[in-house]
Amino acid sequence: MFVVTGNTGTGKTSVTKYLNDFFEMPKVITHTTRKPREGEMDQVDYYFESADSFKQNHFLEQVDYNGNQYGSSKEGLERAFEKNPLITIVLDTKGAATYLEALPEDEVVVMYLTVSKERDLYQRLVKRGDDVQSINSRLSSEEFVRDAQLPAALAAKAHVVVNDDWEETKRKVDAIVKQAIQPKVD
Ligand SMILES: Nc1ncnc2c1ncn2[C@@H]1O[C@H](COP(=O)(O)OP(=O)(O)OP(=O)(O)O)[C@@H](O)[C@H]1O
Ligand SMILES: Nc1nc2c(ncn2[C@@H]2O[C@H](COP(=O)(O)O)[C@@H](O)[C@H]2O)c(=O)[nH]1
Repeated sequence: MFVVTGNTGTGKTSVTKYLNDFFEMPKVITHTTRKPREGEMDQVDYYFESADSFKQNHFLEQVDYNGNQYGSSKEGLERAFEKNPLITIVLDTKGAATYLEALPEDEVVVMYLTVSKERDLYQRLVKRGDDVQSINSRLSSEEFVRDAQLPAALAAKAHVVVNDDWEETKRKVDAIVKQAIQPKVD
């Protein structure tokens, strides 16, 4: 499982789409009570839930992020694994730490995305079409402050990918995937 984590706007969803397009890794569709952004589709980007329907799922982990609930369900994981033994999931750093702790060491690869200039994130979120109010709320949230640093729980295992230049990021991701999937020689 390729876990893609990092702060808001650092490019986690973009990297996951790349993993899907070029390595045919299905994304685990997670659940959220957040409202869809323009262009996001139910059951593709997320399972968009009400507060009540969210509770009906069988979660492996769940978090609050900037006032909304998010969670990865057993069913969501199974649907991804039905398509391919190599899968990807986008998580905040708290969720990434949970997966790293729960899964055998050789079954999980963590990529922690970051950018050199934190101020670039604002423009990236504007470019994505987020409204200014939601951007400001996100960038002043406690989750933003938390995810701006590689947490100690991930430090020993995570591949840090500085996503300043998209072409360079793709090369780094290619190298990480190839290293992870190459057969081990005893
Ligand atoms: N290297 C890059 N250079 C410039 N823009 C980028 C780069 N990588 C991604 N972006 C753009 O930045 C925006 C945010 O990217 P993305 O949605 O992948 O981030 P994210 O980490 O998934 O964010 P969130 O946690 O808020 O969902 C998108 O508009 C995306 O196209
Ligand atoms: N721990 C989990 N984190 C999740 C899950 N699904 C998404 N996320 C993370 O939440 C934030 C906000 O996402 P956004 O789509 O509103 O920008 C981001 O860090 C995601 O990676 C989940 O199931 N568990």
